[in-house]
Amino acid sequence: MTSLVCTNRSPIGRYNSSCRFQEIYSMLLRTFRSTIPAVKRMYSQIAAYDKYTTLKVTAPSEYVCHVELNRPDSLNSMNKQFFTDLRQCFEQISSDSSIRCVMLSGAGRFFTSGLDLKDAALLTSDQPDVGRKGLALLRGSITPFQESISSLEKCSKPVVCAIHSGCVGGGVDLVTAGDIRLATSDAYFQIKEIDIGLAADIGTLQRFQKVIGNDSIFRELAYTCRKLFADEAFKIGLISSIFVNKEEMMKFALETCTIIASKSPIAIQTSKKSINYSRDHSVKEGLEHVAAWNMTMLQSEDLIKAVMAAVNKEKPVFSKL
Ligand SMILES: CCC/C=C/C=C/C(=O)SCCNC(=O)CCNC(=O)[C@H](O)C(C)(C)COP(=O)(O)OP(=O)(O)OC[C@H]1O[C@@H](n2cnc3c(N)ncnc32)[C@H](O)[C@@H]1OP(=O)(O)O
Repeated sequence: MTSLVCTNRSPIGRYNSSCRFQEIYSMLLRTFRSTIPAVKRMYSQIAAYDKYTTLKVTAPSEYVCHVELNRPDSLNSMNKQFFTDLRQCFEQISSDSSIRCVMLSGAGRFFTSGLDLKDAALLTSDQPDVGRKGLALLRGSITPFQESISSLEKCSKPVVCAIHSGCVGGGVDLVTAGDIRLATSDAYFQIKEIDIGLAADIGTLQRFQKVIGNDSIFRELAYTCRKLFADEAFKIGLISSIFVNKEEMMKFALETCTIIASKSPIAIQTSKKSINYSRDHSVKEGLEHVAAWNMTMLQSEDLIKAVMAAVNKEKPVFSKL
């Protein structure tokens, strides 16, 4: 049996190579043993997200989850399954205590080409009567698709959208329901619904104008369906940063998510709730809302930990939420 105790020192006091090997081996073993529970934890939890066939969900760092739109062959177009997956996935993330921030991106050469124009099940109904047809559409597509997109906004964790190449139609609905938008310099956004003969009905017409705060540009983009390129998207406030390529953008997105994930989950989640509420209410109502929340949240251990860490110039560690 090989002894792990090294006794064969050379005459000049240095370990010989087999001894060095044993030391390195033991060190690696120790590191591996201490890391493996964290890694196992991270990946076993993410395995619960394997069921989503149109999304790929991974854990790039502690408390950060990466959701990738994953139908690259059709440029991540949105079929019925996608809308179901998206909603269930974000509802799961919202109550998953191992996740504090979400990074959203698209696999392949395009972020998303919007509604799947080849999915016949999307906007059709076999009902003969117009009233029944209408209600079937409402119940089977419009309402569930609205709820699917809104699941990003309702998700208790911030969602950082990293957009490359093109973001068309339903893609604009999707990213305007997120918290932060980043884009590559070649990216464009297109409110394309009118071009396919419909009024956008799953979020763009409600959120876009609130994001950019410029009603005239918003209406121009919606009525003309013209492409809005990254530089202009930055100028009008749709995105907060532009990157030379996807790799750089993903690096920044992960850094941003990691910073968010290191902060008090109580403070982050209450802030998201308050920001969303305040967007749709008066200042007075917003203040009342956050006051009601903070009556409880100010009593959290997170506040004491964060204050103590700031005073002692240490990094606070917050328990799961
Ligand atoms: C209640 C409903 C609420 C939702 C409403 C949402 C509405 C919308 O999203 S409106 C916008 C709909 N989308 C479009 O109009 C875009 C259609 N696609 C394109 O114009 C082009 O594909 C695009 C400019 C995005 C990219 O062109 P490119 O030449 O670079 O690629 P393609 O060869 O066209 O595409 C590659 C393969 O992907 C398929 N594909 C692309 N987009 C869609 C789509 N939206 N739906 C289904 N399939 C799509 C395309 O057919 C190619 O497939 P294949 O020929 O099999 O290789």
